Amino acid sequence: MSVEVKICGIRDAEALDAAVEAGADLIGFVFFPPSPRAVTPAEAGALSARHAGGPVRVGLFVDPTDEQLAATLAEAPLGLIQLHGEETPDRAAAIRARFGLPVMKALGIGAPEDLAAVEAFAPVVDRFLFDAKPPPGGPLPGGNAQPFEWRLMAGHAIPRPWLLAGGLTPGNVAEAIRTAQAPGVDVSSGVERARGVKDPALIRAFVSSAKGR
Ligand SMILES: O=C(O)c1ccccc1NCC(=O)[C@H](O)[C@H](O)COP(=O)(O)O
Repeated sequence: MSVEVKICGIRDAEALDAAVEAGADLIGFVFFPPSPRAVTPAEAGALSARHAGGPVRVGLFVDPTDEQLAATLAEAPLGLIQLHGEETPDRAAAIRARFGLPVMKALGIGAPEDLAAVEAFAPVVDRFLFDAKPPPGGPLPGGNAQPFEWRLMAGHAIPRPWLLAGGLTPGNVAEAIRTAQAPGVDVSSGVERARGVKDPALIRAFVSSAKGR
């Protein structure tokens, strides 16, 4: 089966078009204002309208309130909510129930024991995203171009579809997929020409390498 690819932090039409045309399966919009990749709900809604019925639109949130989620969904149709903060299993379950959308929980992995959280979240989320832990005191909980030890994922039976993230690039993604035995991948920094600025050529190269084309 083809590896799923998510291109995260899309902010402009050129990058979105490149991702869709290259065959990305999921597109991420960052709704976290401190991020250089942040978009407003209206901007995400306008971008989304370019490719009706295209890839799954993922809204990335960090410890969102119900008010933020409701206001975002009013302007930007989303197919999946990504939770990239300190959300608990109870909070993930409440968001899933209240907004009626599938939820993907991001977990930072730095050691084998970090995978223990999967058990608590699995009953209440639809997907996982495994990322590097953010640098201590850094401004962003994700999107830091930091890889983690891919071999920590190998051989684990994760009971939900999952994406590998953290420091992936067109040059390393094929090896990362093999080493982690990942069914899907997610990228942000590795397809940027400058922080927060996506590069269509890198997006095409990434999707192509990930999907083994
Ligand atoms: O990308 C951001 O700016 C961001 C901000 C706050 C929370 C999460 C964020 N990104 C999460 C993602 O899904 C990234 O694609 C993932 O962390 C991988 O990023 P990178 O290592 O830059 O490819």
